[in-house]
Amino acid sequence: MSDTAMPQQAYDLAGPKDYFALLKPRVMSLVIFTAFVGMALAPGALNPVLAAVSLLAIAVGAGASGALNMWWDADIDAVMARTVSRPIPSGRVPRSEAAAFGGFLSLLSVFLLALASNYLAAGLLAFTIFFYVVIYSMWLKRSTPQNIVIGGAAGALPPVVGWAAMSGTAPLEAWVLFAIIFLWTPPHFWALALYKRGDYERAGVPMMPVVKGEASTRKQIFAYALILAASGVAPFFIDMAGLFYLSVSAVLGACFVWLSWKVLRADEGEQGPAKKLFGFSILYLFGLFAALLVERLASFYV
Ligand code: HEM
Ligand SMILES: CC(C)=CCC/C(C)=C/CC/C(C)=C/COP(=O)(O)OP(=O)(O)O
Repeated sequence: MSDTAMPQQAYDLAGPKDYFALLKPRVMSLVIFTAFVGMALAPGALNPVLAAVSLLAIAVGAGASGALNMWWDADIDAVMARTVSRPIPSGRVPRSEAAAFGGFLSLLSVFLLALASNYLAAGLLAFTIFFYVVIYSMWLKRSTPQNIVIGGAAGALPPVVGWAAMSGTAPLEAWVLFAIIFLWTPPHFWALALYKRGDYERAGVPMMPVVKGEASTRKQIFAYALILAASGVAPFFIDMAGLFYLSVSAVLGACFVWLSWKVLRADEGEQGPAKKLFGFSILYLFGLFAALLVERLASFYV
């Protein structure tokens, strides 16, 4: 998208809060938490200061990718009610500055991670940023209703990055965490897309409910919920987690399937069940990763 496509603005009101908003702090806080859990579960002992710097680098990289996404998607954000007051469409930050800010922080985060941990982690971080910005934002988002299924790989990689930062490896266990987030992303996002469908229609973004309709989206949400609930308990069966995790993940998985069932059974246009599922999806992912973390911390004391 070119700068000329955006309305001319008087860019004199930008403050630190606007640059912070470019980092998508609310979404990225959970992303950073999953990376932290990946670090906590990995074997190996990285110096605590280097571990803290590594987590900071991942956080900066995640935020930077959000800024680059907002730079590229400024035209879409300007027509969606949910995003119209973001720093670029509201005219507080020029697009070129958001690009420079996101680009600079991306490079900084990858170099910082290479210095603090290892090249595998830095390479994975660079790939994650590339995947979200180039593969998802610049390509898939505007071209296919499978955009967030494939693009979801970017959001699923942070625990693998964290694991690699701590241990220099990316074994099966790290990829199980990846798989859980990967399978979680479609029901997480499509629940929201069901009640924000008008936004995406106006913006011409081919999200699933826009292209295939509500009924098909609801069925797909339910199918993903079943596979997600099954994969959510997988860490127990590969000896990565214990009975506490098994209980938490089984309960959370059952709730996820129940709420997705309500979405499936909802009437055309009924938004309540989808709103509940979207809210719960965040609690689900947080709860699952928190349970893994609690078990890991408890293992130091028991
Ligand atoms: C391609 C993948 C994803 C897509 C398309 C997506 C999409 C969205 C959208 C559109 C929102 C609403 C944001 C807003 O209100 O402005 C949202 C909220 C949220 N997402 Fe995702 N998401 C994805 C992956 C993730 C991942 C991987 C995580 C964390 C691990 C995550 C965590 C959250 C959280 C915590 C919120 C709530 C933010 C708030 O309360 O403002 N999302 N997501
Ligand atoms: C370490 C690292 C680089 C992490 C990145 C993780 C990542 C890719 C998270 C994606 C989450 C997200 C904000 C998706 C929004 O999709 P959207 O851009 O279509 O949503 P929008 O309409 O709110 O902009």
